[in-house]
Amino acid sequence: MPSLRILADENIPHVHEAFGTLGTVTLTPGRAISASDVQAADVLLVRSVTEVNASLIQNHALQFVGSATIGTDHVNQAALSQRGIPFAHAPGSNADSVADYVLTALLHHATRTGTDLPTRTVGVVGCGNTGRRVARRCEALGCRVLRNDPPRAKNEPEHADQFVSLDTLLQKANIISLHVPLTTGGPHATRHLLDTNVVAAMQPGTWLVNTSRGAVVEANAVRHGLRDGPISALLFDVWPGEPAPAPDLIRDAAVATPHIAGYAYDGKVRGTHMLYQALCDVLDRPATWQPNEVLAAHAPDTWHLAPPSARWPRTEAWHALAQQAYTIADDDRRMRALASHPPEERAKAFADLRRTYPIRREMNRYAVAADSLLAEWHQPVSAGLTMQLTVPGATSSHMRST
Ligand SMILES: NC(=O)c1ccc[n+]([C@@H]2O[C@H](COP(=O)([O-])OP(=O)(O)OC[C@H]3O[C@@H](n4cnc5c(N)ncnc54)[C@H](O)[C@@H]3O)[C@@H](O)[C@H]2O)c1
Ligand SMILES: O=C(O)[C@H](O)[C@H](O)COP(=O)(O)O
Repeated sequence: MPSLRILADENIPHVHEAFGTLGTVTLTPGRAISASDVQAADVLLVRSVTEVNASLIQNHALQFVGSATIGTDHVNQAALSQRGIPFAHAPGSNADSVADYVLTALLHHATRTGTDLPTRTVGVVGCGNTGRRVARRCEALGCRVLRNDPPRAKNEPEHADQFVSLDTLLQKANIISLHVPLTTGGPHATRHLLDTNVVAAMQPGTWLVNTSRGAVVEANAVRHGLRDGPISALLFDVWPGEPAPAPDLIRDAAVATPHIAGYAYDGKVRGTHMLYQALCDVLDRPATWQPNEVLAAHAPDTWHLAPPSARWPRTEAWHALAQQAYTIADDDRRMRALASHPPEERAKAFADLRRTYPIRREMNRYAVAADSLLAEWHQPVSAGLTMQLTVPGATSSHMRST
């Protein structure tokens, strides 16, 4: 079999190790991939910043397109199927990473504002791979959770009573977390789902969390909702106008990060592996590359975190624990610096923050030494933050305090 010419976004981790046995891998910045680059490729591997449309894929040799992402709004799948080009993406790959992010962002903001998180009602809009994890974790921490997902409510009548309408969610929730795909057509289109009317129907003091796509919210609606309306905090990882988000939104957000909610190393590597397996299936070749080695190289399987004092209020204690695994304040600080840049520099700085993102591990990689923990911590820590508890006395010599 002739060697494949594989063109890949330079930000797909371990692409050489995974795909090198299948062909010659060329790396390139995702935003710069052009039709003439694709002309010289048999396989195209992208991330969310490459618009895969009919003009990009004019090349008749193209045998496979893969996106190492959950979202697919950057890919014209109809154009690919018209041309008979197989497409794969990575559903669920970084869903745990996003759920870790949302819980950490909520605990961070709750701690800063002196809010006891379990007193809040969380409305989860979109309950697929990511939203359902966020919902379960918030429930485990003691929050009341309302789920909204009209496509699932319709397609899964046996579960319809688990879901509420968007109107009901808006009437009852005081935290809203968005987990929908960006779609522009059909009965459940999500582009500008949060427009002026929806924002006006929110409860006073609502925290709005967006880790889905920037265009799911209408920028002016949330801007006015924050200044003169019911929104009291924006916790934004994705932004209208990426890669150059508006400086006022960055400054006014309570948590601001550069589209990295899904960037835990485990999730990114899982994305590479899922594309590799999909290409091997298309080529009918055995999949020989396993990510275990690269995952092990970057950290011991489980890190042990010191528990904070059990006398602390619960939200602060959970926050102290969560931020030992993921210090969201560091991402927030780096992102905030972008607000003073002119648009072109801001876009470059945004891309650079993403390209050089430090290694972060999913929370399920961490264990909490239980020696001094109260029993009541067990459920929230293990189910809410997905950290394991270790047996008393068994781990104290491995304790790692960060
Ligand atoms: N910030 C990040 O780093 C990051 C990481 C991963 C995913 N994402 C984004 O999050 C999105 C969701 O991810 P996922 O893994 O949960 O996807 P998913 O496909 O598993 O779930 C999406 C859910 O949204 C529901 N939905 C669709 N339209 C809706 C509507 N109008 N109202 C309510 N629900 C609706 C679907 O029925 C589905 O259950 C992705 O499409 C992607 O754009 C962002
Ligand atoms: O859809 C996804 O999986 C995420 O939004 C993904 O983490 C985006 O990262 P990017 O592809 O832009 O590097």
